[in-house]
Amino acid sequence: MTMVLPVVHNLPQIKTCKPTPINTFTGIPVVDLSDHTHASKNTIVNACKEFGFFKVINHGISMNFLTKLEQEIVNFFKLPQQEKDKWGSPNPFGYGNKNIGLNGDVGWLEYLLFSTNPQLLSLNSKSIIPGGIQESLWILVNEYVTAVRNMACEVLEMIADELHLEARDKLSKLIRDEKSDSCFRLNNYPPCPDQLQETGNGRSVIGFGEHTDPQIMSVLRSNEVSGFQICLKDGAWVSIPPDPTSFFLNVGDSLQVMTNGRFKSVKHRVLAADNLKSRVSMIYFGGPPLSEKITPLSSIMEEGEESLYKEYTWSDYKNSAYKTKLSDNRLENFLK
Ligand SMILES: C=C1C[C@]23C[C@@]1(O)CC[C@H]2[C@@]12CC[C@H](O)[C@@](C)(C(=O)O1)[C@H]2[C@@H]3C(=O)O
Ligand SMILES: O=C(O)CCC(=O)C(=O)O
Ligand SMILES: [Fe+2]
Repeated sequence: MTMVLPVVHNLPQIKTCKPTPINTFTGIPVVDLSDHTHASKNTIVNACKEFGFFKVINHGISMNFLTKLEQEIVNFFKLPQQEKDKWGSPNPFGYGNKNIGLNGDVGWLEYLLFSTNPQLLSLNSKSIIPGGIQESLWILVNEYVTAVRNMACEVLEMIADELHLEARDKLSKLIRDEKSDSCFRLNNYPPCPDQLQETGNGRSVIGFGEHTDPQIMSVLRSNEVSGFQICLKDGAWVSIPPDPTSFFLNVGDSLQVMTNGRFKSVKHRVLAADNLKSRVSMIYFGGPPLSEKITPLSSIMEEGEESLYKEYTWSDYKNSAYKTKLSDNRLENFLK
């Protein structure tokens, strides 16, 4: 007789040396966005080189608005399964449950993945008309995407100043472009039964497996439930304490290439919630137009310095990236 195991046993797990507390990292650079001094721009650039990751405070997005949006998201994920399934399976946009992408990755989460450009937010053909998903959620998501896109642009302009690029909007214009190929993701990580019953077997269930983000810059916001980790330069995985009042920004593969490897596209992952509450996160991924050539910025190249990467467009990269598994090194195919 074959025994049917609960679905969680089929999910990837990693060794975490539990029950020893997970390595919490308190050294993440913090950028005050109300401060546009040279020092602040320098903090961003150094953070992009050292970690590919930093925290943003004083960003001007009201906590009241964030709480309202989070409540709408929680309400969406509380809908009966058959209601949510109406927006799946993601291809790549729509509602997904445990399956991530199309190449066999799984995690302990459910999510909604949207395509976004400055004009249009869409989930899939069924919901291009606002009202396709609950209208209240739709309206708030649109407002949120506009706000975080502006935040990402502001940061990219501070980077351009600090790197002395020929134009302040050299990077930001790529994600402001009406053809910008950006996306937005709402993730819900319910409490994981195995994590809650953890008896010290030294393993954690994976919520979202390790990966780098393909785009230019990602902006993450979550509730107070932990689980998010980044990989430091020495290969150590560290936990980032959640902060619902702040945003976490990370460098994506495209910005790594545009800086010829100076900025690091940070490897990150999420461990399933070992909490009675779900982790709820939202991530905006700012990407360039499909036809954009992704190549090192000529003004930062030293004399005689050669590109580490082959010439390619964002469309070439995407075609290749969407055939890969989460943990694959997607830039490998484009190394010279
Ligand atoms: C396994 C995959 C999921 C992903 C597409 C891919 O084939 C490889 C990149 C993955 C990723 C990671 C960051 C973002 O969450 C995402 C939306 C993206 O742009 O690249 C996901 C893709 C996805 O979930 O479809
Ligand atoms: O949900 C999170 O906290 C992070 C998820 C993530 O890295 C992603 O969706 O690319
Ligand atoms: Fe990510």
